[in-house]
Amino acid sequence: MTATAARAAASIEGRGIIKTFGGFTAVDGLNLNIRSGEFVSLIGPSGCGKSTFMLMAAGLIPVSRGELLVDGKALTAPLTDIGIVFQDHLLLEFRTAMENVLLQAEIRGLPLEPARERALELFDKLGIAHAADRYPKQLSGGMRQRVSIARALIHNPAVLMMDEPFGALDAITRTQIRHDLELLWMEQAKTVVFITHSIEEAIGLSDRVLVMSPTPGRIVDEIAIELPRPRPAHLGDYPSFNHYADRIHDAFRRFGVIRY
Ligand SMILES: Nc1ncnc2c1ncn2[C@@H]1O[C@H](COP(=O)(O)OP(=O)(O)OP(=O)(O)O)[C@@H](O)[C@H]1O
Repeated sequence: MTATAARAAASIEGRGIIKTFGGFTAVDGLNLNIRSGEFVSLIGPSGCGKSTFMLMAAGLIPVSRGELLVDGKALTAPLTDIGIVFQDHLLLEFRTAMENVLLQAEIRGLPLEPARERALELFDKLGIAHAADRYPKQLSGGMRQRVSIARALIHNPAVLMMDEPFGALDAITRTQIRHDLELLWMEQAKTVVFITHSIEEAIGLSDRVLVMSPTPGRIVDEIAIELPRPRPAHLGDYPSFNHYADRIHDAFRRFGVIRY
């Protein structure tokens, strides 16, 4: 695959997905339909199977039962038209920010000059153009995550999966990086699967929030977020923000995840 051959986005459909590890059921009958170009968050208590779902949807681990379809085709191998960002930046300490991003292009056999140009463009949009030649230890946590995002997008993938990407960042950095990611997504229109524990982050970023039950994970509510974009730093400016947040809290109360 080359960067230019990548599609703009892809749909992801899960039908009755069950995942067991030995005798333990981690995910129990997940049905979902993520539209091409949609930004969808999965929110749920720790251990409910969010990361497990993401790994299955990326084709990195098999489903035990059920079916995953990407653009209507059964997923039988790791998805290559994808970028993934984890909570840990996973940058190589001995490569600069630019070299870390270009590694993805090198591994994929993409021409390096266009990749470097695209990396510079992504760095610029992510506010780290000045840091391209710095090593990870010379970057703040937020900057490292911005480099990880650039690395995930350098090959222009159809799907971006993010597993608690901002979980280790402070609240102020999180608010800004959320906005920068939203602008990038609005411009590039990729399908995004975003895993978070943050109700504010889920509502602030998503077209749709899927709320999961405690283990074994199932989807127990699905909330379409109809707020204009780009969304403000202070989401409470919108009365409907509280309505959405209440709905998520209610779901967690029903399952005893929140008890007050
Ligand atoms: N390879 C594995 N072998 C055995 N159990 C596993 C394995 N991977 C995940 N699990 C279990 O499956 C359940 C779901 O894990 P998962 O990491 O998907 O949850 P999560 O919702 O992403 O949690 P968190 O929010 O804490 O990251 C957990 O109980 C976990 O211990």
